Amino acid sequence: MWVYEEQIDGKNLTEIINTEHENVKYLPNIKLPHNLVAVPNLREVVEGADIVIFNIPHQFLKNIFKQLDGIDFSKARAISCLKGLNVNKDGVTLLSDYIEQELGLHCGVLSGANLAPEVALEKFSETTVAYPLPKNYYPGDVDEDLLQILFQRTYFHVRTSPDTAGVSIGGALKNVVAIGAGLVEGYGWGDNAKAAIMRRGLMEMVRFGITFFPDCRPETFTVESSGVADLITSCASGRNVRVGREAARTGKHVDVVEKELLNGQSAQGIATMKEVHELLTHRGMTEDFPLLIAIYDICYGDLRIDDLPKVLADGPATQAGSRRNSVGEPAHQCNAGEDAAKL
Ligand SMILES: NC(=O)C1=CN([C@@H]2O[C@H](COP(=O)(O)OP(=O)(O)OC[C@H]3O[C@@H](n4cnc5c(N)ncnc54)[C@H](O)[C@@H]3O)[C@@H](O)[C@H]2O)C=CC1
Ligand SMILES: O=C(CO)COP(=O)(O)O
Repeated sequence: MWVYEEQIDGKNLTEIINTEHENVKYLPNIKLPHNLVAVPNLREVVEGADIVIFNIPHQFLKNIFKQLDGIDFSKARAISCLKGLNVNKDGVTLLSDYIEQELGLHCGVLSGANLAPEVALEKFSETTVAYPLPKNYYPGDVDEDLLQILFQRTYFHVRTSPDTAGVSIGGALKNVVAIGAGLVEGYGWGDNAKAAIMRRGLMEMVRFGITFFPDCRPETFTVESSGVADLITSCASGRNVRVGREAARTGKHVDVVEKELLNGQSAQGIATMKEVHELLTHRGMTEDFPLLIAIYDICYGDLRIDDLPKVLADGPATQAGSRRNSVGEPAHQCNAGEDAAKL
């Protein structure tokens, strides 16, 4: 396993992991299996691998691509456990597609209600894997059945889904919604307010999916662990909700709270809210996503938390959204709850 090298009390983190079998910085107090070897050289780990599993905050991906430049990945396959999106002014791509485009490495996704400290302690979790077959599929190649076997444990149950976009967007946007849930909690409102944020957040997650990804299935957000289950667990006790809560409680900026609270870990919702804000602003679609925009405006603009009820009352309240074509014209109305009920 590649580990980004850092010095902890004058020692290399990889050395500590390999001798003490513990990642003392990022997963303290959890004993790691002895056959897990931490290697600081990325190319050494990845070259010749059959399956590459990506698990780093998405802001580091570009630098990873540079380090992997020139490796022939035509026979390798990958799974991305990253929760984020690749957004630029031209649009949005899934991180699994971004990995494939940049490295020529065919990539699926794994995402679910999977708080790392609980998974590490082998407490029961479910997850969702979406793995489209590659164009150059060959008999005996990796497929979703093999991936299910690879990741499945008695305490970690893997469901498969054909909806790579829905699985990916659930994981990315729930981080932003969780910051919103933390903001209202830290402000002193109760579980009713938090549930309202989660409901509106779920609607906007579905709306985002079907707006930007034609194949995205609304039911993925309500049926899969990568959808509503991850939203619930993240809004209960993830890092994003903690950052939002602390920012509202202390009045500190989310960037400051992230540094002070997380000891080098990140709240991915911070990066994602900025990226999504940029995309929606550029596309003139901010009014379609009032909650996602309001969370950004509270963190980076001058919107106040107690403005939220008014902002949300003015926005679209119940419909998950409309499927739009590339010029933003609605093509098909859809309601996440109704679609899920048809299953
Ligand atoms: N921690 C969790 O409970 C879960 C995290 N995820 C997702 O997995 C991805 C990774 O999250 P975490 O492991 O929690 O990371 P994290 O947010 O705890 O960040 C720390 C990780 O970043 C690495 N890192 C630090 N500086 C780096 C650099 N300059 N270049 C490359 N790597 C660097 C560290 O070695 C460490 O592995 C994210 O997309 C996250 O949303 C998904 C499910 C659960
Ligand atoms: O993705 C996660 C749980 O499924 C982790 O959430 P946080 O990044 O908010 O801790």
